[in-house]
Amino acid sequence: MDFSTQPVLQVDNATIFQGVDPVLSNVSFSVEQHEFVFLIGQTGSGKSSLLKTLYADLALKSGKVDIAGFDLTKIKTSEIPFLRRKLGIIFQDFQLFNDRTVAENLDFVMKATGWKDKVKIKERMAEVLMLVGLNNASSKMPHQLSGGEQQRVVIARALLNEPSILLADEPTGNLDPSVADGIFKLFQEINKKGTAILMATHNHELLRKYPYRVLKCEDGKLLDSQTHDVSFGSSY
Ligand SMILES: Nc1ncnc2c1ncn2[C@@H]1O[C@H](COP(=O)(O)OP(=O)(O)OP(=O)(O)O)[C@@H](O)[C@H]1O
Repeated sequence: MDFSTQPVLQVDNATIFQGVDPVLSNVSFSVEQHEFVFLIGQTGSGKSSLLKTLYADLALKSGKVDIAGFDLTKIKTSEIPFLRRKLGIIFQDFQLFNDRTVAENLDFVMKATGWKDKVKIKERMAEVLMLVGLNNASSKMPHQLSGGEQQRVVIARALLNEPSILLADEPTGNLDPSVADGIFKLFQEINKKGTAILMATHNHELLRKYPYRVLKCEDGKLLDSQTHDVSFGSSY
């Protein structure tokens, strides 16, 4: 079997819950390895809840999800760290340790995810910082970096373990438009190198400018621009 043709994410008839309340029902879609997909919808429509279910922060109680080779209906709590190693997870808030340098922030994640060889750690760190355009930032503290640079460090951190898919929840939400544009372009470069991207956004400008596939949370359902006429001209 050729695994490269398998979707990196396959959701079949899932219900997304917050506690006992269903937020989205009958959710079915898949994402291929090469795809860039926007996730949109009005505030409170379920974007974050869907992403949280995909990285097993919210339990999958109904339906089926296969992501990065993990079946979320069967995943054990002890396996969740291994799942997250195969996902890059990026939020609006940068969530760096502010009392540690960039290198120490990356080193923390690498040690926590099983990296031991000091030379390899150093090499991979340099690689991901180069990828995000921050070659000289390793000894800096987060507060010595701009918001856009901090988000680049977060992206570098998410790339450390070569994830098959990046899940990004409003990654440009806290940034000036021009800085946000640079971050978005970085996501595009990462995607072109073969990492799938599912990005929740409220940014109308991005949707107008880049005609990627759109998934839209609306009235408790998930609409897919591949199969539905998804409007994003008005409020979402
Ligand atoms: N921790 C929580 N506990 C209970 N209900 C929650 C929790 N977080 C979100 N909800 C509810 O789940 C629903 C979906 O919220 P969610 O955060 O997924 O929406 P969203 O589309 O990501 O919104 P936004 O664009 O504002 O980030 C909302 O009704 C919200 O009130």
